[in-house]
Amino acid sequence: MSFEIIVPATSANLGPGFDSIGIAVSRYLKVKVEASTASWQVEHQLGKDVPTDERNLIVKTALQIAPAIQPHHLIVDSEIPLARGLGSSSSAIIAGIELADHLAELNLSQLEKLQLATKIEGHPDNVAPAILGDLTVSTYTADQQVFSIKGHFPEMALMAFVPPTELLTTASRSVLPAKLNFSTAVKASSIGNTLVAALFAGDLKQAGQLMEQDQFHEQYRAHLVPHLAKLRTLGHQAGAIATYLSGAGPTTMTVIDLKSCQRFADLVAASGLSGELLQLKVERQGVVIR
Ligand SMILES: Nc1ncnc2c1ncn2[C@@H]1O[C@H](COP(=O)(O)OP(=O)(O)OP(=O)(O)O)[C@@H](O)[C@H]1O
Ligand SMILES: N[C@@H](CCO)C(=O)O
Repeated sequence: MSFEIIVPATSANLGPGFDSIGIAVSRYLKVKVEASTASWQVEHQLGKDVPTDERNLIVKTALQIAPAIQPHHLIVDSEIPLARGLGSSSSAIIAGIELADHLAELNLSQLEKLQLATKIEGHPDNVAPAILGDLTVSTYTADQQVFSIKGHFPEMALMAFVPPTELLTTASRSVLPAKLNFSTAVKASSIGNTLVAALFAGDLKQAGQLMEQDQFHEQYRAHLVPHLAKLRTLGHQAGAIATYLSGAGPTTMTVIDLKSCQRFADLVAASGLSGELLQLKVERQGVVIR
């Protein structure tokens, strides 16, 4: 009996919410699970570097959780660009967990799925909104407990600027400092804490100002994503509330009123920056099986 798994893309960090805050957005990974086969067959248009057999991240994840499941023919349709900071690998991991859960009839709870996904990914800021939907604020404690709170992100347009070049999460994390001094850590976390409070209070103005005051990662990654500063300036010119580095990049995300999207798009087009501008919105629900 075939079924389909639909997982939203996600945008993580929102500036100072590094490895903690994330939102689900309106692009999707869809996995149609067709007939059982002698060996795993993964049909996709993601390019030659993404495997079509049991090495594919979706299947690898499923077999990690339920090694005895029968191989199937999977038809993957993804509109989430790879290695661009929109949670493509997280979406694949979650699709794998759902595949294992369904085929092995594990009846995993949402928290069990979140624990499994976070353990595989290493941080909850993409997998939590992909599972729960909307805005999530999460932490992954030293004893590998995941805590995640779902909130309502304000009704705004999200303009994702997607450069043509990949930036692997591993490469983007390799330039981050191993430690921060105490006073910097206190300042950086207070900005993140206040951002969360502003988001939950619906105070868009202060939330936007705080999204642009990250002290954990953006400054260290600036040389990898030189377009971030330019897009932030263009966002201000168009009346956006904030522009931040989406996940590990290179995509940037501009939070803006729907009525100002065209103005922003015109400024980006005139800037000569090369990349695709996607107009997205928050996806209020997480992964769906149908
Ligand atoms: N839909 C997918 N199906 C199978 N494998 C995937 C998929 N998306 C990502 N991957 C695997 O994850 C690798 C990229 O992981 P990485 O975290 O660097 O990028 P990403 O997850 O696409 O970007 P980000 O997490 O920053 O949004 C790809 O090279 C591929 O092996
Ligand atoms: N918080 C992670 C997100 C990765 O998608 C990072 O910035 O490296």
